[in-house]
Amino acid sequence: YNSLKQFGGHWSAGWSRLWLLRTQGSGEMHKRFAALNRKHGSTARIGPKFLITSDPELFKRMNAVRSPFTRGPWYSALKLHPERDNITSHVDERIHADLRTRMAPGYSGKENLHLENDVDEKLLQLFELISSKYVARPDEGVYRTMDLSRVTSFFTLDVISKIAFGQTFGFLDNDNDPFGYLANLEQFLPAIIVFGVYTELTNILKIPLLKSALPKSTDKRGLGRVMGFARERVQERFGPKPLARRDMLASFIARGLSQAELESETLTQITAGSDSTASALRITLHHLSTSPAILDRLLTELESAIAAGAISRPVIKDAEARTLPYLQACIKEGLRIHPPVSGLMAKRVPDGGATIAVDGVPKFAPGGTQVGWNSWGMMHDAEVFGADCEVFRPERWLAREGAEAEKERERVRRMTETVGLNFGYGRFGCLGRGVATMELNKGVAETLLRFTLQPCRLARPFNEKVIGFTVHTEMDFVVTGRETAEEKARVAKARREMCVDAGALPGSFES
Ligand code: HEM
Repeated sequence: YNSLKQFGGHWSAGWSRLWLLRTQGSGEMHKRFAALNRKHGSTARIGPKFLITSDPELFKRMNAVRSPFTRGPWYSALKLHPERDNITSHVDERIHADLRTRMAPGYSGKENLHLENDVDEKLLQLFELISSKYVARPDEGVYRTMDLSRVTSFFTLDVISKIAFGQTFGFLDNDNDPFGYLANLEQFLPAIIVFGVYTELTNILKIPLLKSALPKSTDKRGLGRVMGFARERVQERFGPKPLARRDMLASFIARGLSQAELESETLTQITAGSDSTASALRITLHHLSTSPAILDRLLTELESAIAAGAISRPVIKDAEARTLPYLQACIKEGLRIHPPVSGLMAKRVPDGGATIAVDGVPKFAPGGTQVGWNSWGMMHDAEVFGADCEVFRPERWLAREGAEAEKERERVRRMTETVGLNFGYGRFGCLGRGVATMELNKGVAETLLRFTLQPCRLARPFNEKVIGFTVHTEMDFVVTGRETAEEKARVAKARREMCVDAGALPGSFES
């Protein structure tokens, strides 16, 4: 209790981890942690020997390349494989750094010649699925709705399997979860939360009976089936007639990852790379399609670029998307308004302790204290993002010219650096950041150019559970094919010609 009593926090957090467990299991940990840091300062206590921070400077300090802070025991909960650790779960700094050096080139895109084409191919397949199965045509009596949370997950899952080992899982082919993966992941995330809080429990997984309950590659469904799929793809690259393809897997093999390491890493790649990106994509699409003025401005930018020949068709190039200021503003705002990753990613204070400034007041945290990350609080900090930080407003990312231009650029630079922390930082930063931004650049622009999305229930547009990642369900939209300028003129003319007088609302003064 005494070791962290100089930090504010929940009254029970000095003695017990129950509040932390309940908060993380509540489905709204993001809001509760944000409220805690708002009330008790930028770094506050969430459990015995456990703090949480929404301070970008402390976050960068802990993750920086030469920082004495290391990964805390929290990370061992991210071991998904029954036997092997993976890049996200290794607590040993040297093993992690070595793996990272060997895996980074595979993620960089330079060694994966098919990457951008693969993303385009899967995006076009997604659009084909939407057009053939989900576009509503009420005037022809075709009423349909589409669960955006499902199709965005199918898209990112197929992208990651395609770019990782050249073969898709087939989520988009089936318009379904062929392995029961998503349902199983939703069951598995709470377990990660429990093991992250009570890290000593990870030892009980060594007991054979419990070990056998963990996902394994021989399972017919769920995470285990995905493991099995990954295992088969890895096996194809070894043996007498190995399959040759220049992709991520080939890059990892070229850097000496063993068959066993690859099996564990490919599973991690799938879990780390699919849900986070899918959640960012659907949340951004949701906010854009429910903000008419913002959508109009974005579509004007995109259509002017098409007219000027600055955007490739049928799918915008990643490099082209990066030059469109309003598209970039919308994507950054989407990542900010709803951070895709809310896991604590707790770092350990070095032996000997560290002084942490809490809103300018220095406080001492003893060695061994874990410091978790409050991504929501960090992305909703009024001091960094402005007084209206709870509002979706991409304009905040556009620096104003004029007398204050220098100050403006500095404001936007600071916000851009902070929103980038969504991907972690320094020696623990996300390796898939380039892949994720490519999917977002293309996915946001091209979806909105082709379709109009209208949420079915504005009062409760979707259900959400924030449990490290975000599980969205019932994100139902009415999708209609978007009209081109010519079609719009044709429809307007047809409407004028129809001239149907349905009469005024009965009961008015006139009647
Ligand atoms: C919007 C999408 C994404 C977000 C917000 C995101 C965020 C993160 C965060 C916060 C971390 C952990 C940082 C830490 O431990 O402190 C991380 C790690 C990682 N991410 Fe992502 N990620 C995204 C997409 C992806 C994709 C698409 C892939 C794969 C293609 C990927 C692969 C990884 C890997 C391999 C790590 C582990 C890096 C390491 O331990 O050194 N991520 N990501």
